[in-house]
Amino acid sequence: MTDLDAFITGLPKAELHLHIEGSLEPELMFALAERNGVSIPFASVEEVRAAYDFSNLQDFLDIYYAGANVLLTRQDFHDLASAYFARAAADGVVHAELMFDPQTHTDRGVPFSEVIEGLLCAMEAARAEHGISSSLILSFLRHLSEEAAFATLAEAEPWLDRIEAVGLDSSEVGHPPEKFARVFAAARDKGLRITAHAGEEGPPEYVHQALDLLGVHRIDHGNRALEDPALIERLVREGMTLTVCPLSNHKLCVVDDLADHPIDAMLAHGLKATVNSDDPAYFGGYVADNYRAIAMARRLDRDALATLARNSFTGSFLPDEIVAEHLDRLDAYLEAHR
Ligand SMILES: Nc1ncnc2[nH]cnc12
Ligand SMILES: [Zn+2]
Repeated sequence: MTDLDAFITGLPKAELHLHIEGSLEPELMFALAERNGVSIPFASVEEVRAAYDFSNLQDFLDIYYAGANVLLTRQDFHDLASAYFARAAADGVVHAELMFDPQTHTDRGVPFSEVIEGLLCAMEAARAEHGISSSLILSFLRHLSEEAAFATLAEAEPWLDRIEAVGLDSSEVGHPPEKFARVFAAARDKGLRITAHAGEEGPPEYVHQALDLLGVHRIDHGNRALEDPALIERLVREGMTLTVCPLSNHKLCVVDDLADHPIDAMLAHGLKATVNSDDPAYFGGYVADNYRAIAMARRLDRDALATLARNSFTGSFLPDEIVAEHLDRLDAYLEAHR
């Protein structure tokens, strides 16, 4: 391991953009398929990995939803999240905000309770075993209707004290934030925090809508905001965190080459960019792999990496006093690794 590898691995960090369904490794997909008697359209783990060659977001989503079919019981969701937390702990993650897509499961007849209880159980264990704190972001699938999103919010009612935020994901283009303005208003009224994927494939207008119509506290991805100077200025002025996902951006052709990734341009503008893994099992790496890949591709120095880690805490949904404790520990780490 190089010095930079070790520095990145040990750097205390929060992960703010992680779809728990996207952490389903092919080995676990096969094990769950067998445990649950579900057939999957692949003969081997190698064949699954070979299928992970995407030209755009939809290409990926088709495989991601197919993979999620093996998840049926609370034990499955628990095992999925436990595997993620073990990887995250090894990558220096001390806090994780997990997105989950209930509709991917409830539409197949899996009860909401199985999904969330399995995740909550793994989250509790992660605190005890790895010292990782975590929270849940219920993400609505934007290719489905407003009515379906409202029904999902209603289903979540008994667990609202254990859900931190709502999000918006899936096929972006053609499903603008405005489609969900009323659902997000209802979620805000229930005291939930708000985030949304915007500007991954969709135009800057979708980022404007996420700010104006959804009242987001942060933006997931946000790459295409860079096409709109007034929007950049606004995001900087409002201190809006962007949860950027370098390996995802490369795999989904949001950038042609990681060497062209705008992460350092974002920081130079004063945007509060963070680095995250999105769907690590599908995009070839967990959060430290994302830091390493982008550090190499854009020649980021330790100060830039420290800024990205700092932004991960300030952009989290943690209470201010806990954020301050994380920042103190980060500063102590940086002091010890000059
Ligand atoms: N990168 C992504 N964009 C939109 N929806 C997603 N669901 C899982 N990963 C996603
Ligand atoms: Zn995402």
